[in-house]
Amino acid sequence: MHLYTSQQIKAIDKRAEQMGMSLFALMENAGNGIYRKLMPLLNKSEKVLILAGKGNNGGDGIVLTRYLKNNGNHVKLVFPTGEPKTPTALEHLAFYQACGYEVSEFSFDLKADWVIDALLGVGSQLPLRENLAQITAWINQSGAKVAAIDLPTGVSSDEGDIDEYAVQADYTYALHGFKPSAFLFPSSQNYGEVSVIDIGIRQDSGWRVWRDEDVRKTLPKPTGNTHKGTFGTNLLIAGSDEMPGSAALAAIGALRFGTGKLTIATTKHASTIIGPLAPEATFSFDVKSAGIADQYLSVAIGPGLNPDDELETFIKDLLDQPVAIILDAGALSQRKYNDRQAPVIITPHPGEFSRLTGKRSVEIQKNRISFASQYAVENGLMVVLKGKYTVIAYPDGTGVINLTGNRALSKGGTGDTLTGMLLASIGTHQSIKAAVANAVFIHGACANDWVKENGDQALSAHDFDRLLPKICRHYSS
Ligand SMILES: NC(=O)C1=CN([C@@H]2O[C@H](COP(=O)(O)OP(=O)(O)OC[C@H]3O[C@@H](n4cnc5c(N)ncnc54)[C@H](OP(=O)(O)O)[C@@H]3O)[C@@H](O)[C@H]2O)[C@H](O)CC1
Ligand SMILES: [K+]
Repeated sequence: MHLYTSQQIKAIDKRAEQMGMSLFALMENAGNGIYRKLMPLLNKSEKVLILAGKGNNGGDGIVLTRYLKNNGNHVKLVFPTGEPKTPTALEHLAFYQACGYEVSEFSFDLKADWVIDALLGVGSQLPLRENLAQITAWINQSGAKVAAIDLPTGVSSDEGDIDEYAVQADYTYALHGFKPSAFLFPSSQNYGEVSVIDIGIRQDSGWRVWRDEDVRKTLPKPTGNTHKGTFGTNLLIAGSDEMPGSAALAAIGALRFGTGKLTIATTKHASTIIGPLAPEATFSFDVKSAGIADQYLSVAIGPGLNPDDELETFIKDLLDQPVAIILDAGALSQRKYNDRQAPVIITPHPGEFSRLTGKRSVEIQKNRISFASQYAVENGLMVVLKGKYTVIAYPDGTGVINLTGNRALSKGGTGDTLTGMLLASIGTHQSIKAAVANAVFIHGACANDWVKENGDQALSAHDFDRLLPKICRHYSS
C-alpha cells in the first residue's frame, strides 16, 4: 500500500537489476500478478483484447496474454501503435511466440467483452499523440469492461493531469505501489477500482496508505491504570459570540476521542451554549499564551474564531510556547514557524491551503500530495490537507493518505470535530504521526458507518457524539 513516483519506480527497477533481479523477472511477476487478480473477474466465454504499447507497460500486457492463453481464455494480443521497442518487452514477445502464440492485427472493428489497457505506464508524457488518442477514445466508447495496467493511459503518473481522451478504467492494477495520481484530481476518477500488485521487491517508500491494520496496531488500548489526569489537560481555544457551535463540535470530538480533561477558552456568551453540549469541559475567559505549556498538554485553536491582528499576535506568542499546537480555520494564515521543537499541526481544506500557499485550488487538487509535503518540510510542521483522500504530510518528508470518509463529510462543523479529535489524539498516542493519522481515519470511518444506514445527505457534525464511541470500540477491540 505504498506510493511511488515514476522517477522512484525507474530507480527501483535499476537497483533491482543491480541486485540480480532482472527486469525480465519483474515483468513476469507483473503479468502473473495481474493474471491472478483478473482471473476471478473473467468468465471463460468472454473475449479479452489486450492492447499493448511499445514500452514495458506493453511488455506486462504480453506476459498477461500468455497466462490467459495458457489457461484457455479467449484472448487476443494487438500492438495498435507498433511492435515493442524495449529489450525486455521484446524478450517476452519472443518467448510468447516461442510458446506458439500469435499477435493479431488491430482494427477498430474488433469486439471484446474486456479491454486490457497495456498502452502506457509510468513512461508516458501528456498529451497523448493523435494515433494513441484515437485508440483510447475507441476503448472508452467500446462498451467493454476496461482494466488498466499500472495506470490508465492518458493519466499522468505523478500529477492530477489527464488527457482529454484518457482511458476511463473500471479496474487498475498498480505495479509495486500506487502512483500519486490515484489520489489526485481529476486523475483519480479515471482509475476505477485500484489494487496493488506485488512484483517481489521490498517496499521502501516514505508515503503509504493508512490502513485498518495500522489503526488497530497503533490506537491506544484502554488500560485499567488511568485517571482523568493521565493524558493531561487539553486546551481548546475556539468559538465566538457569532460562532459558538464550532467550539461545541470540537469539544465533542475531543471528549469522545479520549481527552481526560478539557478546558475551552471562549467568550462568556459562547460558553452558555457550549456548556450544555459539553458539560465535562471547564472554561477560561481570559487565556494568556504565557505559561500555557505548564498548564496544558496540547492546544487546538481556530474553530469559530475570526482571523484578525489580535488573534495573529496571540498565535505568534503561542508558537513560542513548548506545547503541541493544532491550528485550524480562523487560526490558519501565512506566517513563519521558525525552529519550533514542539509539534504544530495545520488542518486546511484546499481553499484554506490555497490562501496559505498562494496557489489556486485547482492546482492544489492536482498536486495535493507534493504540495502538502513541500509545505510540511519547509515549515517543519504536519499538514492535514482535507478532502477526498486526505493527505497527512509529516515534516520529515514522509506521509500517509487516508481513504476513509465520503461526501457526507462535506458539511460545516465536521472539520471542527476533527480538530477536537486531533487535540485528544496527540495526548493519548505514543507516536504523534499515528495520532494524527488515526484521528483522520476514525473521523472518516464514522462517516462511512453513518452512510451505511442513513445515506450521505443528513450527517451533521453533532452525530459524531454517538458515532465516535461505536467506531472507536470497533477499532480498539
Ligand atoms: N517496477 C515496476 O513497477 C515495473 C514496471 N513495469 C512496467 O513498465 C512500465 C514503464 O515502462 P516504460 O517502458 O518505461 O514506459 P511505458 O511503457 O509507460 O511507455 C513508454 C512508451 O510510451 C510512449 N509514449 C510516451 N508518451 C506518449 C504519448 N503521449 N503518446 C504516445 N506515446 C507515448 C513512448 O514513446 P517514445 O516514442 O516517446 O519513446 C514509449 O514507447 C510501468 O508502467 C509498468 O507497466 C515493468 O514491467 C516491471 C517493473
Ligand atoms: K496502462
